[in-house]
Amino acid sequence: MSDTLTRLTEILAQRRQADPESSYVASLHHKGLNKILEKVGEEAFETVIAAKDGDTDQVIYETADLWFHSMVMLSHLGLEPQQILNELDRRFGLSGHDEKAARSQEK
Ligand SMILES: N=c1c2ncn([C@@H]3O[C@H](COP(=O)(O)OP(=O)(O)OP(=O)(O)O)[C@@H](O)[C@H]3O)c2ncn1[C@@H]1O[C@H](COP(=O)(O)O)[C@@H](O)[C@H]1O
Repeated sequence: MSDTLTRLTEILAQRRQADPESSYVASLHHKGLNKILEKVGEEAFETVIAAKDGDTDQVIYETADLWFHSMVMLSHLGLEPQQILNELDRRFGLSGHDEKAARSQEK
C-alpha cells in the first residue's frame, strides 16, 4: 500500500476512539453509517460535476474528498483498504474476457 494510504489508515483507526468534538473522523463515526454514506454520495456527486465542468484542480480536490470518505466508510464497516487493493490486484491476473466470466460466477 502507498505510504499515504498506510498513514491515513493508521490515523483513521486511531480516530475511531477520539472525541467527536475535536475530530471530524470521530464525529462521522459518532453520527453513524447513514451520515458517512451521505458524505460518500455527496463527494461522488461533486467529483462528477467537477469532471463534467472540465475543472481538473477541482476533480483532484473532490476525488481526494471521495477517497477519504470512502476510507472512513471502510473503517466504519471494519474493512481494510488493503482488501480493496487485493481485489484490484486480483483483477490484474484476469483478461477482460476472464473478468466477465469471474463476475458471472460470483452472481
Ligand atoms: N483527509 C482528511 C479530510 N478530507 C476532507 N476532510 C473533511 O471533510 C469535510 C468535507 O466535507 P464538506 O466539504 O461537505 O464540508 P462540511 O460542510 O464541513 O461537511 P458537513 O458539515 O456537510 O458534514 C471537511 O470538513 C473536511 O475538513 C478531511 N478531514 C480529515 N482528513 C484526514 O483525517 C485526519 C484526521 O482528521 P480529524 O478526525 O479531524 O482529526 C486528518 O489529519 C487528515 O489527514
